[in-house]
This record gives sequence, C-alpha cells and structure tokens, in this order.
Amino acid sequence: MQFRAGRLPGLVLIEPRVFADDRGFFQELFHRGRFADAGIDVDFVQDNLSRSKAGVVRGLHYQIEQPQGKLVRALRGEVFDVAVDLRRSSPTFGQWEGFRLSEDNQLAVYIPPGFAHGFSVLSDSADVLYKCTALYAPQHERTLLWNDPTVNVAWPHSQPPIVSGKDLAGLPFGHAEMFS
Ligand SMILES: Cc1cn([C@H]2C[C@H](O)[C@@H](COP(=O)(O)OP(=O)(O)O[C@H]3O[C@H](C)C(=O)[C@H](O)[C@H]3O)O2)c(=O)[nH]c1=O
Repeated sequence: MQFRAGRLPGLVLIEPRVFADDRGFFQELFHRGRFADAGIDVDFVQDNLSRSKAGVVRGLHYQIEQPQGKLVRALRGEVFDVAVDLRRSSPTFGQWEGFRLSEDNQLAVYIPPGFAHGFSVLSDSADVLYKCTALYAPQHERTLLWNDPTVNVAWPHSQPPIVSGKDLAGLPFGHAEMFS
C-alpha cells in the first residue's frame, strides 16, 4: 500500500498492494494502522456506493457542519474525481485537484474534511465506493456549482454532463459557505 501526497494539502493518493494469482486478486482497501502511519488517522463511520452512467457529474458536495473526510475509489469503470479546497486558512483555498480513479488502476484518494467533492464519469458506467468519517447530515449539506468559473475545474467530458437538479442549483464560489 503506497501513499502519495496530492498537490493540495491533505489530499492523499493511495495505491493498494494487489495480490494477484490464478484465481483473481486480493487487496486491502483500508488498514487503520497503515493509514495512521501515513498521516490519515481517522475512523470511518459510513460507506457509500453510487452507480452512475456515462456523462454524469455528481457534486460538488460538502457538509458545512459535521464535515466528512472521504476515501474514494472506483470499483467499476472510471471517474475523474475532484476535490476543491474550501478552507479559507489553506494556502490553496479555492483550488481544485483531480484524479483518474478506475477499476483498472485501483487507485483511491483520501479527501479530508474541508473540501467539496465530486466526480465525472468517464466510462459507460461507474460504481464509486467511498468511506466517510462523519455520518450523512442533509441539513448541513451544501453544493458548490460544478462548473463555477472561479474554481474552473477542467472536467474531461466533451458533452454537456448529466447533472441532478440539486447540483444544477449549486452556489457559485463567491456565495458558497466556506470553512475557516
Ligand atoms: C449522500 C447521501 C445521500 N442519501 C440519499 C439522499 C437522496 O435521496 C439520494 C441521492 O442523494 P444525492 O443526490 O445527494 O447523491 P449524490 O449526488 O451521489 O451525492 C454524493 O455526491 C458526492 C460525490 C459526494 O461526495 C457526497 O457523498 C454526496 O453528496 O440518496 C443518503 O441516504 N445518504 C447519503 O449519505
């Protein structure tokens, strides 16, 4: 299990050790001690799984209270996974970073509390599994507009994406609630 720091402080890309044999493969998805040794000293309390078809963008979401750290991977398919730094105190406040996560590369990304999270589906379909460090609290959920021109995420899709009504109503960066 290899850990590599992302460009934005707190983001960590995790490459699992895959044990392949003539049956298939085995890998550990999370290991409390190894993650703590890598600086990700967290307990996960909720696992989420979403399936999305080609061209979908989900996000950019965050909980302004009870913020969630997320360990994100694509079990099937491929996504462009995006984290936006909403921590006013951060030197990279307002900046985004994206990671291609796929069934093939088996990479995972840890996104700490303080970021908005979303992804764009690059394959025909994608199953995204992610562990959260805080429970879902819809009353605290906020949406940053997925294509906000200030943040200016370079989404890799060519066609206009399929976006939920909630996400289409996301707030622009200048109006969104931020973390201290
Ligand atoms: C997030 C969540 C949703 N729900 C229910 C609420 C809705 O009835 C339904 C779909 O929810 P939503 O449209 O918010 O799902 P996504 O657009 O995939 O939201 C997620 O998208 C981005 C990528 C994230 O990082 C967040 O985890 C999460 O906000 O599931 C629950 O019951 N529990 C939950 O934890």
